[in-house]
Amino acid sequence: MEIGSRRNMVSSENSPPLNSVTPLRRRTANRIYALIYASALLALFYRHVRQLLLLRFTTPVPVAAATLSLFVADSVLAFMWCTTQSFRVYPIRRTEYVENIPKVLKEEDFPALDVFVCTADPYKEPPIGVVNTALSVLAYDYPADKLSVYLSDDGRSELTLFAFMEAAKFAAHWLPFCRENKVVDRSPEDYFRSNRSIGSETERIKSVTFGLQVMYEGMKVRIENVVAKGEAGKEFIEKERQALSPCTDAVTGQSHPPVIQVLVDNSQDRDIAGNGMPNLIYVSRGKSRTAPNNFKAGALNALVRVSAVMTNAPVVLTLDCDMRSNDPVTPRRVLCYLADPNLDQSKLAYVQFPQIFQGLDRDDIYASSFRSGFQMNPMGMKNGPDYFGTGCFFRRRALFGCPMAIVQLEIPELSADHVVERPIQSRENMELAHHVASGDYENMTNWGSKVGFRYGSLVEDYFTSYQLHCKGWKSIYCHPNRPAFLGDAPTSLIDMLNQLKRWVVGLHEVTFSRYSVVTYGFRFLGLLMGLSYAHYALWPMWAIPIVVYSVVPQLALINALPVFPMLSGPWSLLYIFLFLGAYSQDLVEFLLSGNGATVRQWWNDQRICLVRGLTCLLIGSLEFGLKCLSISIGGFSVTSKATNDEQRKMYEQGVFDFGASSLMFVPLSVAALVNFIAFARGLALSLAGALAVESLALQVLLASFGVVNGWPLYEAMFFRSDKGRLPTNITLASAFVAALLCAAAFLA
Ligand SMILES: O=c1ccn([C@@H]2O[C@H](COP(=O)(O)OP(=O)(O)O[C@H]3O[C@H](CO)[C@@H](O)[C@H](O)[C@H]3O)[C@@H](O)[C@H]2O)c(=O)[nH]1
Ligand SMILES: [Mn+2]
Repeated sequence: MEIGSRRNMVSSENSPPLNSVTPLRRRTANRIYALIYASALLALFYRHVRQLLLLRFTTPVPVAAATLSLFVADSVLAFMWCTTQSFRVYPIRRTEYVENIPKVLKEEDFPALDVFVCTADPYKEPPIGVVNTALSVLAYDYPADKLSVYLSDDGRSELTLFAFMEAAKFAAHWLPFCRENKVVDRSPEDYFRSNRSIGSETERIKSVTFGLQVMYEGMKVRIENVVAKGEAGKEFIEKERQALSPCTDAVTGQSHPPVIQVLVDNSQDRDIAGNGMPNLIYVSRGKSRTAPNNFKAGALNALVRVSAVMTNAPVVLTLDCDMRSNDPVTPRRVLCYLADPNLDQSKLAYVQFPQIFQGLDRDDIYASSFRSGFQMNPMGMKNGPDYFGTGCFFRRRALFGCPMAIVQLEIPELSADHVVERPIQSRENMELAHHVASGDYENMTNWGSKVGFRYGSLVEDYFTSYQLHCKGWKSIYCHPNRPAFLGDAPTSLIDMLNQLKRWVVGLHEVTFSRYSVVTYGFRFLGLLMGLSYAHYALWPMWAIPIVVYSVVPQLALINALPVFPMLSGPWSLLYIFLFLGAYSQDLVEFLLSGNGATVRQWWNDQRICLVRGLTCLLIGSLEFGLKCLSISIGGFSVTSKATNDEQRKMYEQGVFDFGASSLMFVPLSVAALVNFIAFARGLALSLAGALAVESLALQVLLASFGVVNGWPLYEAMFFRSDKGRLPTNITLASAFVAALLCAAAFLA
C-alpha cells in the first residue's frame, strides 16, 4: 500500500489536522545575537590580521608560534560558530494530534510496520536487555497482523536465540496483559521495576500481575544462567542448535550461512487470550570471507531484504538493542506524518525520534545525553534531522533511490511495491530469505552504495541520512513530551570515549571520501543543510582550538609572554564578550531544551566537551590517519551495555572513572597539569608586579578555568586510591611530558 495515497484517506480538505508546526520564539533573538556576535568575530580577525602582519623572520619563535596557533584556533572556532548558526535561524517545534488519526485513516488501512532490532555480542549486550527491547515493540498499540519484529544477531549466538525463544513464549502472556491493563511501560523490566499505583488495582489484577512477574523473573534467571554458562545446554532444542552449528567450525565468525527462525508466526500463533500476535523473526545474516560484513549497516541491509521477502512493510523502524519503547502509541504518532495528506509525502524519507537515555546520574557527569546533537540542533535543521541510528521510522521506499527515480533491484521480490502473498514460512519464502541474507549476496550489487543503508563509514547513520538529504529527501524530527524511546548510555568514561572515537573515525571516513561535505555536500544540500552536516562532519576539528587553548596561552604564561590584550584596554572586553557570550548562549539553549536540564548538567557538558577535544577527537583523528596508511584496521567495537556493580556505584555517586590504562588519558592529564603549573606561575608573577597583572590577567583567568575543569583529574592522579584513580603509569607519563613542556616554555 502506498502510505499517504488519497485512496485510503478520508478527503483531505475537511479532515482534522494530524500535526502542526510552531516556530520557536527564540529565533528572532538568535538572529539578532548572531549579528552582534558576527561583528565581534570580525573585530577579532581584524586584530589577528594586524598581529600576523607584525610577524618577521626575526620574531622570536615563541611569539610567532603563539600568534599563529591562536589564529588557527580562532579560525576553527569561528567556522564552528558559523555552522552552529544553521540550527539557530529557524528552530521549530512540532506537535502531533494522535487522537485525530481515526478520523483520517481506518485501522485496516494502517500501513504495515517492520521493526529491526540489532544486536552483535551477547556479553556486551546482555540478551535479557535485547529481549526487553523486542517485547516493548511487540507490545505496540498497533494491529498485530501489521507488525513484525526482526532481530538481527551479528553475534550468531545460541545465547541470544535461546533468549528469544523464551521471549516468544513470554510474549503470549505479556501482550494481552499490556492491552487489557493499558500498560504504558511495555518493556517488562521497566514495568516491574517502576512504582505502579498498586493500590488502585483490583485483587484479580494484582494476582495476575504477580503471576506474570514471577514468570518474567523466571525467564530472566534462565536467560542469565545460560549466558553465565556460555551455552544454552539441555534447555535448548536440538533443532535450533543444529541450525547454528555451522558457525562452530568457524568460531572466528568469518564465514557461515545465514540462520533465520520464525519464532512467532502471525498466521498461526495466538496469545493466551486467543488474539493474533505480531511476527517475531530471528535473523543471523550469513558472512563470507571474501565479502566485507559492513557492520551494522550490513546487518540492517540484510534485514531490509529478509523482511522484504517475508512481510515487506512500507514502514521500517530501526532500533539498537538497548533502545526500548517507552510509549505504545508511537507508531500511530508516526502516522500523523506518514499519513498526513497535507505533507509532501513523495519526499518524506523518515521520522526520527530523539535518543533519550535512562539510568543517567542526576548531574550527567559524562554528558552522555548529548543534548546538542539529539535534542537541541535537530529542531533547527532546515530539511529535517540527520538519522541517529535508532528510533527512526523509515519509508522503505526511501532506501531505494531518489524521490523521483527508483534504483532497480536484482530481484523483484525486494522492491518496495512488491506484495507478499505467500505465507512467511512457506518453503519458497524461506529459501529466498536465506538467499538474500547470505554473506556474498551483495557482491556486484548497489547495496550500500545506492541502495539501503550506506557503507564506508563507521557512522552509517550519519552517512545514510547525509546521502538521502543530498538526493532530495526530507525528514521530520518528532519529540513528544513523553519520550518515545529510552536507551542506555555508557556509564564508564573509557566506554564513552571509545564510542566517540569510533564516531570520529567514521566522520573522517566521510570527510575524506568523494562524498565530503566540503566538495559534495554543499552542492546538493544548499547552504543551511550543508552547514548543519558540516557541523557534524568537522566535529573532530574541535580538537584544534581545544588543544591550543589548553596549552598555548598557559605555556606563554609560564614564559611571562602576553598573548591576549591588556586587561584595561578595549580589546580585552572583546575577548571576554566572545568567551562569555558563547558560553551563556550555550547555557540558555541547554536549559531551554527541557527534560529536566540543570545548570550542573550544563557545567558537566561543557567540561566533557573539553575532555573530548583532548582525548577521543585527538586520538580518533590520529587513528584515522594510521588507518589511511593501512597501519591499523579498527572495526566497529560495540559499546558495552553491561556494567559491573563497582562501576555503577562510582557513576551513581558522580565520581569520574579513570581506571583504564588508555593512551587517551595522557593528553588530558598533560593539559590539566600544565594549567595547574601555569596558574601557579601566573599568581607568582602577579604578586611580583603590577604590569604582569595587566598584561597576563586574561591568561591567568584562562588557566584558572583550566584548573577548575581539571579538578577531577588532580584527584584521580594524586588523591584517590579506589579503582577509578588514574593508573600510575599514565600519571607518570603525563607528569613527565607536562614537566618537559613547562621547562621548555620557561627556558624559551
Ligand atoms: O557489527 C555490528 C556492530 C554493531 N551492531 C549493532 O549496532 C548497534 C549500535 O552499536 P553500539 O555499540 O551501541 O554503538 P553506539 O555508538 O552506542 O551507537 C550510536 O552510533 C552508531 C554508529 O556508530 C549507530 O549505529 C547507533 O545507532 C548509535 O546509537 C547495536 O545495537 C549493535 O548491536 C551490529 O548489529 N553489528
Ligand atoms: Mn548504543
